[in-house]
Amino acid sequence: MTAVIDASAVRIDGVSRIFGSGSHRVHALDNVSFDARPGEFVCLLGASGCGKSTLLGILAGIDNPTSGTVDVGDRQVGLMFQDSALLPWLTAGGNVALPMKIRGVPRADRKARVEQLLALVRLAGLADKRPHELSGGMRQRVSLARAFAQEADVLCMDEPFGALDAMTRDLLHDELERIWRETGVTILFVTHDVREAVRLGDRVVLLSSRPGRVAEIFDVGLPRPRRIDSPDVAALAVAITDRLREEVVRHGH
Ligand SMILES: Nc1ncnc2c1ncn2[C@@H]1O[C@H](COP(=O)(O)OP(=O)(O)OP(=O)(O)O)[C@@H](O)[C@H]1O
Repeated sequence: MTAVIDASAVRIDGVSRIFGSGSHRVHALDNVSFDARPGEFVCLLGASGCGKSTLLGILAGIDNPTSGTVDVGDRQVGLMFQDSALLPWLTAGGNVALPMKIRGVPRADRKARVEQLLALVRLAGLADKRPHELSGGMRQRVSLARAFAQEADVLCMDEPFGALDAMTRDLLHDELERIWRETGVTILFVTHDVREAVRLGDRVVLLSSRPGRVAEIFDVGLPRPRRIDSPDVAALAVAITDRLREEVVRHGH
């Protein structure tokens, strides 16, 4: 693996992924290239099936590209999913501690860090609650704390707020933006919600469907903090939606 140059935390270069063969062959990604600077918030936007999850899997090292390269240097890559995926038999604190336990962090250090992380997502004092005792939004906050417990330099988030109501999602956007600024982590955030992408991203990478290709990269350039319902966010979201629609029409799905 070649080292990434300092200007990039993540470099994706000509990545293609083909699943299966013969009549079962699926061309999921085709020659996808873009990069993310250290501390950048990049949103990946595209219609269903454009290969967003495949790309995150490759970035996280769960899957390999058929061709092309992904270079994160010696950076740690963490993952967070749409479903909070908390282990129901563990407390909120136990779930947050899990990535640290796996890394071999001593018990006393884990406990202090869990408290810190739960405070970061505004769940201080709730470490002993079990997932079923928490609301959907609170579970997703625990999941967010667990994602940060991975101490990743690059965090890949796969539609993390997709299943939440608009109000909870709005609050979590604020939380995520605050934590992102405080930690300086590089974020790759998958969504199919155009406004969410514009609300959060420094840049929005628009992917076309089957095979997934980079259709266009938008610099958001709006001052932060942003509101999802602000006229600026709405105007850029309309322009990106028009572009996305062109892609969907062009490819027939
Ligand atoms: N392991 C696999 N074997 C075969 N085909 C796969 C596999 N994983 C993904 N695919 C196919 O690759 C394409 C891209 O899938 P992927 O899940 O990456 O898309 P996505 O953009 O994340 O979709 P969604 O927004 O619906 O979650 C789809 O056609 C999917 O069926």
